[in-house]
Amino acid sequence: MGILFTRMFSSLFGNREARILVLGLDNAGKTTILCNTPIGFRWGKWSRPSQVGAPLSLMLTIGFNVETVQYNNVKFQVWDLVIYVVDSSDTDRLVTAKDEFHAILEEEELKGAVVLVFANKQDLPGALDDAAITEALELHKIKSRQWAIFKTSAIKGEGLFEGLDWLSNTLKSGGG
Ligand SMILES: Nc1nc2c(ncn2[C@@H]2O[C@H](COP(=O)(O)OP(=O)(O)OP(=O)(O)O)[C@@H](O)[C@H]2O)c(=O)[nH]1
Ligand SMILES: [Mg+2]
Repeated sequence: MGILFTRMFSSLFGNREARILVLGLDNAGKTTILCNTPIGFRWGKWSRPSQVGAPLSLMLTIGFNVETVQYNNVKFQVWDLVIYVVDSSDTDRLVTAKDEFHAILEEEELKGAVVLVFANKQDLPGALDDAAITEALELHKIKSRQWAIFKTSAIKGEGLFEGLDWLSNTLKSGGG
């Protein structure tokens, strides 16, 4: 994730800002991903409005250019994008990850959001691949919303750019 990455990223998104919510169970790799991408972000807490105190350590949000971020909190009416991070090696909690994921998508303020799933921790032995995570999360049940899944290793910085590139193209083509 050097300067080249940042430049490529900036040219993809221009100066556009998007409201991104990065969610996932605790330990999924959210912080690591955000630290390894040139997305300017602010930390915040987000609970599903309809179920405050859900078992998620969710977070965050952002603009693509940190300089332009003016928000003092993360309470928005709507979100453009949701990045859902899954620890692909944490097979014991995939059902929980799936249940939370689908509950999140029911939220009114995420209704129009494009969804990007990161099947993270691909470097760990026993990590399930993107096809297996797609099945475990029942991604094919998603209706009338654009989504994609990418294999990532946040620690190695792998797969993150590909996912963000997809997001960029999706936004440009009018999704979200
Ligand atoms: N092997 C491996 N470890 C990872 C990867 N991504 C994150 N980790 C590790 O997993 C642990 C949790 O990562 P975080 O980024 O803190 O996870 P988080 O989703 O922010 O967790 P919470 O803040 O508790 O919700 C840390 O020890 C990371 O170093 C990855 O791709 N591969
Ligand atoms: Mg974190």
